[in-house]
Amino acid sequence: MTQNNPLYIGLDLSTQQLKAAVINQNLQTLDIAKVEFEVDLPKYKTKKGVYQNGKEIVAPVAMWLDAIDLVFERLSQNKRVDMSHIQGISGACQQHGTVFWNDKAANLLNGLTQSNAHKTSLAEHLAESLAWKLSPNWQDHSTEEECQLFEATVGGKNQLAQLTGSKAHHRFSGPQILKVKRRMSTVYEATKRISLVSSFVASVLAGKLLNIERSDVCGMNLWDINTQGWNEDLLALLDSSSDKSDIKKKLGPIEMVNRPMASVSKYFVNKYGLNPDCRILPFTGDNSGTILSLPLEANDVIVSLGTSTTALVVTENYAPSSIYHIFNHPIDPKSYMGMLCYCNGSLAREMVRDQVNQKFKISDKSWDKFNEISMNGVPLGLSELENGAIEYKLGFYFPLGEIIPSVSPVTRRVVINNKDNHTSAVIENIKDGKWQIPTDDVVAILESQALSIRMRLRSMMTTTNKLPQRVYFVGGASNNDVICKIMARVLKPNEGSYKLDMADACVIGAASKAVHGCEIADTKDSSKQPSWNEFFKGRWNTELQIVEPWKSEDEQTNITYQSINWDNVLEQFELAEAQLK
Ligand SMILES: Nc1ncnc2c1ncn2[C@@H]1O[C@H](COP(=O)(O)OP(=O)(O)O)[C@@H](O)[C@H]1O
Ligand SMILES: O=C(CO)[C@@H](O)[C@H](O)COP(=O)(O)O
Repeated sequence: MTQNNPLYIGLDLSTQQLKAAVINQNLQTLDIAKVEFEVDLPKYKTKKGVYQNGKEIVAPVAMWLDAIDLVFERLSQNKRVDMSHIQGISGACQQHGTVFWNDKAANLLNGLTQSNAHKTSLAEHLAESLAWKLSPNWQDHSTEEECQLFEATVGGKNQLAQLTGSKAHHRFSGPQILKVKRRMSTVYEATKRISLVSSFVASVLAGKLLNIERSDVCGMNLWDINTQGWNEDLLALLDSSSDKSDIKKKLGPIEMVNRPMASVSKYFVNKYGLNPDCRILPFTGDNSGTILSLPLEANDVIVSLGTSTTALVVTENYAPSSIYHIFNHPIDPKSYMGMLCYCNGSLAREMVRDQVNQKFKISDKSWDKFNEISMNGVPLGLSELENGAIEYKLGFYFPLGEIIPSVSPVTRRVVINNKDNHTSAVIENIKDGKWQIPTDDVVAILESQALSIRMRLRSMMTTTNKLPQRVYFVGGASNNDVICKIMARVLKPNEGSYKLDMADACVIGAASKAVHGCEIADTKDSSKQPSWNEFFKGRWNTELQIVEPWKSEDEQTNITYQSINWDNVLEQFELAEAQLK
């Protein structure tokens, strides 16, 4: 397809919302539309996009279908772009979640390619296509038994990490699928095909079942990254037959190249004015999409402050460990994505914000008071006692069970009393008086989230001081300069922390993936096809596209931060964290 003004869509279906961005070939954003599940689709009665029942956390699949309709309706009603110029669509979706299709799914999806399909909604049309109306969410913690089976099968967590890039995690698709097989056998028996959230959205757009993609498959604990194939021993947990044909059919083949997989279905052509030649490219995970939003160098770190907090690096070195994740890079076959993922990110910060607002009788959800307290707060709540000892505060705020460290819901406040900065500190649980709740929690939550990242990033950095070269903040909470600033002071105390001058990195990464995939397909001479790094040349201007708004630091705070013995603080942080259950 040739177009004078080719445009591309990126979609980001994350925990709390679906976003769509339209960009041009130069990666300039022309329009963004959003659907917030709790607000825009109240009939599903989700809280922050999910249903929670103890350790089980799920989302309704029909809500996502309604969100897809609504986001396209909003884009087409905005009239900021000509929808018929859209040449390619890719996406990046919350990771690990699975959609269980039944034997009617292929036909019902195919029905979307009929010219009259648009007369109904996606949710109505596909209502009978699901073996289970819910999808496990990445915040779920209910698969402890299944995780143990996964690790035992290959000889332990380190072995599983060596093979699949991660130790067993509650949220990973393999343990979640095994849970469905063991505890919901009727659903499993009715399941013909299993999509990840990413391949589910791609399939709906194409009107046919599309494959899981090379990076998102690494969030399943089933894919052997060394051989780039399914691990037969792990598949055997799901299918005891000698050829594992049932589970292999359910999972389908894996899409290893970023190239068009199908054309958009007639449903979107007739209803929203898309061009029938518009191509659907492989959809990836939201973190994998985020690393596609800018050119990254070794030791650059993206800190994504979405519902989850993640720290992301790109490396050519496959050095798996049970303390972090390694995924295939979504485009570059020579690279990998390293990741830390925290469950208690934005929602834990919102909890502290709400407690602060309640104390100060502020009825709305404003961040103003939280920000004011952060700005006036003393780093680490440091104070010098009369006997020369130094006291400082560390807090752990996990209203949901945490991934790193793997603990049940807990809030813990500790004061470190550190004579002469010596490591033999006394760690006390907080008693009344030393800790002002909730005001002292404000700096403590931001610093402790950043300390945990700094501590764990060390094993992924190759710089001599084990600090990142640059830190880029992205995701919802990166709109808040104060949050970025406090976290930046811990992660990169001198300089070199930035935020992207773009609304939503993940959705832009997804849209950029669409541009790249279409260009590769349209460049017949393979020697002229741009590698992922070459792709950014001429389309990315660091001076313009990243900003460092927190540079003008108050001098006194700066001095305090730089004089902190961080190794000592990290040591105490690690000790305090190890005491969490
Ligand atoms: N100005 C702000 N200050 C602090 N947090 C914010 C601000 N704006 C958005 N957020 C946080 O961003 C989160 C949503 O992040 P986002 O990346 O959009 O979500 P998702 O993970 O669903 O993609 C919200 O839960 C909210 O707490
Ligand atoms: O579980 C992970 C990554 O392993 C999460 O990062 C999810 O992918 C959800 O992301 P957001 O909704 O926070 O973007």
